[in-house]
Amino acid sequence: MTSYALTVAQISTVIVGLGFVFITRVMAKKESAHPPKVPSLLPWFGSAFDFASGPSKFLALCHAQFGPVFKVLLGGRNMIVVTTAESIHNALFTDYRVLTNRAEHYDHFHAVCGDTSLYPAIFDTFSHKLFPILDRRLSKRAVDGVTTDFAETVFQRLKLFSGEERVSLRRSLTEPVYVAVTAIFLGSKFSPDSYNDWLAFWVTLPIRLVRRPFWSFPSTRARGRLLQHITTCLQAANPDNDDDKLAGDFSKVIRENNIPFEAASPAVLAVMLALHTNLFNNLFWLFSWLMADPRAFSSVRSEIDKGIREEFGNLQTFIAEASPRRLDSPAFALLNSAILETTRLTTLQNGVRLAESDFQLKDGEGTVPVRKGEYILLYPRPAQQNGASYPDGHKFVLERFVQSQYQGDLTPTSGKPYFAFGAGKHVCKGRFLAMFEIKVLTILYLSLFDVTPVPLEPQSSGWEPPQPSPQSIGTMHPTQDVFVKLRPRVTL
Ligand code: HEM
Repeated sequence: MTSYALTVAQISTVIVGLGFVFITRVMAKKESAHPPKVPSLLPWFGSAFDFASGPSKFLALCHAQFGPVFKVLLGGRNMIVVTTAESIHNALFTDYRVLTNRAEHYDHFHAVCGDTSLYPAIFDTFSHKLFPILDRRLSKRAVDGVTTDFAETVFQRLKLFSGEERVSLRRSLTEPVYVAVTAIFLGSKFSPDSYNDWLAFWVTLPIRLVRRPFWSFPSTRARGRLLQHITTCLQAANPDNDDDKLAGDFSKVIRENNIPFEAASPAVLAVMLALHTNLFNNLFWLFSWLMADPRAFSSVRSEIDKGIREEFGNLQTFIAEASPRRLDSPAFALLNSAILETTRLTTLQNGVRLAESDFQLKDGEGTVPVRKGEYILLYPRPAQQNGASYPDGHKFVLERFVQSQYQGDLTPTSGKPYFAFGAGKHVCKGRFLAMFEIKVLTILYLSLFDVTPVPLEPQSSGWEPPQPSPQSIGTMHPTQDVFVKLRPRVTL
């Protein structure tokens, strides 16, 4: 009897035990099934090598295989990749104390200077004291106040390329803008000669960001000279001097917080990355796609010629009076659409957030469980090219963002999946400045020159833009430069 009772007890225990294992397994499976996890054999590294060798290709493959939300291990970080408009929007508007962008800024800082020991103090000063200055000075209302000499400087630099048989498209687009806009940030001591160092440093950025260990020695030396130059500019900047504009404000905050200028300069270089990187890539692709489509090219140029005539009278007045407010006009609606369309297509990934506590991220009817310590990678490319929102979503369609009634340069994107400038608390601080920079450069370039691409090899059919680099991160980088012939249209 006792042995019979024991057997029943033992069997019951085994059944309960098996039931428990079964339930916990099912629950664990349920938990890990959403979001699905990208398998990898390597502990800690996970898929880091695949990601580093081609971030966009890797994410596109995972998206096709695992769907709109998936989890991937990248060098010790558990990343939840979100791709739908709703999940990206909800992540961007989640309380910034729950989802912080601290890790992203850290990555940029690390890409600029490997030594991150001073990072926490610098991060707090930059994000709580310097970014609010950018918010204020570059807001839609105030940005006119920092751009007074911008068009004149761009014009003077562009003139230097006139009549050349074979000009680098990248240099002719970005050098004038680099000089004009960096002067706003670094003030009266800024030297235009720093462009070559900037370029040498900038081309290594994608591999620095994915922490590939070997980058070229010239780029490291260029970075050293840039940091030295930034330090000199900040030390000399005077908030009471009109020419020092933002540099004066920056310098004052850095002094007040007892940060040595040498220690602050890498963080300022990181802000310069935000200032130039996406802008330069967008300028390059805007011109490449316009040159590949002669109809689009001549429509934009006709609008520019007419806009200058009707809004400013002539090019000289445009150069003297162009301001963000005046260029946000229906007279340049097609150019505005071309810029928005370019930013829509060039966006790859735009932002990483770190979860400071467990929470549920809403996505459609369901939610994505996010644990403290996990990261969210925002990958809006699939949503920004989705045919349901954007017919022919992979193509450059010049008129896509022309509205029947013009309501302001960024409004045509509202209500559509469009995150090219981010959103929420960390929305791009330079978005109004960026729109103005691209407009001024394009208006002047197309007013001053007839532009003809010079093919590297004789081609039988029409001209094709280069391929985007597989290493691109953030926005599409080109694999190679393009060369153009610039014939003056007006007497310079
Ligand atoms: C076409 C040009 C540009 C594009 C496409 C672009 C895009 C973006 C995006 C997507 C973000 C948000 C990243 C995130 O959510 O983590 C961002 C942030 C930022 N952008 Fe831009 N940007 C451009 C130009 C500029 C310019 C001209 C400035 C000049 C100051 C600038 C300054 C910043 C800063 C400081 C942030 C960080 C904001 C924060 O963390 O709170 N950007 N940008």
